[in-house]
Amino acid sequence: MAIEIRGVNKSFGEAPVLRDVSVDIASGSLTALLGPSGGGKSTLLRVIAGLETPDSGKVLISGKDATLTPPQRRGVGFVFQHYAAFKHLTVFDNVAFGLKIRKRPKEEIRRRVGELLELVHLDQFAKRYPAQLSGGQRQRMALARALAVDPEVLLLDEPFGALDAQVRKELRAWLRRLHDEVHVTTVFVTHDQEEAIEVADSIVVLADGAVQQVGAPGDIYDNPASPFVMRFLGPVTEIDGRLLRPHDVEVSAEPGPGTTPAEVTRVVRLGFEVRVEFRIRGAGEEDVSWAQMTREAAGRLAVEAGAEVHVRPAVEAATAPAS
Ligand SMILES: Nc1ncnc2c1ncn2[C@@H]1O[C@H](COP(=O)(O)OP(=O)(O)OP(=O)(O)O)[C@@H](O)[C@H]1O
Repeated sequence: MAIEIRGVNKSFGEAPVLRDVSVDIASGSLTALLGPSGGGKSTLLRVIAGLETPDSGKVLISGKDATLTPPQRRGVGFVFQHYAAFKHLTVFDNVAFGLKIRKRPKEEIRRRVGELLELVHLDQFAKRYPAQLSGGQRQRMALARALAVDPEVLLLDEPFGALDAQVRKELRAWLRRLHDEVHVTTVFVTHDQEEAIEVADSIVVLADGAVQQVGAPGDIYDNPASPFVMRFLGPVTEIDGRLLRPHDVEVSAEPGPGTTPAEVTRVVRLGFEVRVEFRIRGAGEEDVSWAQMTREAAGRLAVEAGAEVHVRPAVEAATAPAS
């Protein structure tokens, strides 16, 4: 189910929270709404769900104007960061809930819930109660419950936000695999750029209530539309007033075309990665830039703190003005 958001504006009181937001979400895609806290991500997701009505603009679902359609008639499944499970119902009955209120036949419910629990790897836990599950298992149950009624669109608001880093990582990979199996159009909110890059087909960067850039993860990372997007998507450093990715900084012992002399201030070895920190000649004490390189490249360069080096952006490097 494709989703089109057309010129949506939304304010709470005087404060504009969404400003002329237009986004196309392709049918069957896995899209991340990425941006800093307060940027309007949850509000946009709630507008898609029908839990908020825009002040102006439209939401089209599958080409039809759904702006005023109530949430229960939009065919959306919703999962929140803190999923409110029914504590007194088993995992099976939690997942079956939506089917039961739709009065589906018992046999169909048994089969469908069985399939879903298998899909989210909870088939062993059907008889447990939510309190007997880990946080990650509870979120998987929430996803199974949202999928039970065959939504055409799945909306996830920081679904793994409350979990610890290791479990988050596992669930990311799992969400990607699940999506590859089920192909339901999915939109998830995250403020974590690594999560968006790793999981999504398409990223919508939202800040200050406005769309900053839309594209495939690699595209946005390599061709950021603004210094803001560049900084938000990954590490940046500065050479001669330009921002660039630290892995796009070339460091050599000898001067060459377009190089700038610099002094190495520190070399940090982080296993496979080595960070070479340097100060451009003539720059202030605090103005330290850095290059990221492999252990092999650092070995060939063989420099330590105090050495003079010559730096320049790699030929293919994406750069943006620093201010
Ligand atoms: N119901 C509401 N009433 C008043 N203000 C609201 C309401 N919902 C959201 N806001 C405000 O709208 C702005 C955007 O909120 P929103 O939750 O959409 O941002 P977000 O990007 O999802 O942020 P976060 O990552 O912190 O959840 C915030 O300043 C928030 O305080």
